Amino acid sequence: MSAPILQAVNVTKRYGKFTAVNNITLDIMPGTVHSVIGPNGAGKTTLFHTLTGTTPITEGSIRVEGEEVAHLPGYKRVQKGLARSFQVTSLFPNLSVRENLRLAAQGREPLAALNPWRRAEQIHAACELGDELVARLSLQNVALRPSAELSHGQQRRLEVGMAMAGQPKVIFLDEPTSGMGIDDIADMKRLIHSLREDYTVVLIEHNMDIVMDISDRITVMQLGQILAQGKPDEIRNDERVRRAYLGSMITGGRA
Ligand SMILES: Nc1ncnc2c1ncn2[C@@H]1O[C@H](COP(=O)(O)OP(=O)(O)OP(=O)(O)O)[C@@H](O)[C@H]1O
Repeated sequence: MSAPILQAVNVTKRYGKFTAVNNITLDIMPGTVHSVIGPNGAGKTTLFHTLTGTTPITEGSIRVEGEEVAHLPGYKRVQKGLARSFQVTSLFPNLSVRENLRLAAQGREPLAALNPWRRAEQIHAACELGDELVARLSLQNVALRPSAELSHGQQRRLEVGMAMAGQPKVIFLDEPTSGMGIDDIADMKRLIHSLREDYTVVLIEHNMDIVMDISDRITVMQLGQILAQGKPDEIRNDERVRRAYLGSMITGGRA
């Protein structure tokens, strides 16, 4: 069995006297979609912030491939292979889809960009990767359009592509389908499911159909703690989880 790519060990995050994340221990395995679910205020986003380095932890340890990163700020964790998909606001609205992706791919090696001898080669590689991603995101029809002109669903796929362009090991997605219509949700679901061929995905998602269909493993949080962990079927049939969600949300009428 392979080793975890990302580990949280006894991670606690306090805001003053309030404990938002309470002694969480979690293994994220490579090549999986690992979802974090739980009622509002359970601590999911705070856990994401602590893993990606947006927020320092109060106690505990965070390891990427066994290496301690808890003391590193967010940008240094990006260099270790952790990438967060940012919101629509992080897109360059006047640049085309293709240019957005090429720029994100170039940002992968900022120092190499300063080396005049490497520049042409590097730009060529970034262009190739950008074009590959346009196809993978199913954005060929709008590749030359400014990103501001895309639909909401297309923009959200492009955000995921911007994270992919950095060729990270782990991609964090925080509610990637929020505000989407049914067709866009289906496209995003396919995209996330396909990501695990090349990356590891950590996903916060409120849409239980998506979570149950594409997750390899699910962590359920409640009141800052882990309530249950397991495969989708195990979570769906877990009595504690049913109670936490008042029965209906997890089962989605299927059980
Ligand atoms: N900067 C902060 N200062 C104080 N309390 C905070 C801060 N950030 C989050 N919290 C509190 O921590 C708790 C967990 O919040 P968090 O946003 O992590 O939950 P969540 O599970 O992501 O919820 P949702 O599904 O509604 O987004 C909440 O009670 C929230 O009010």
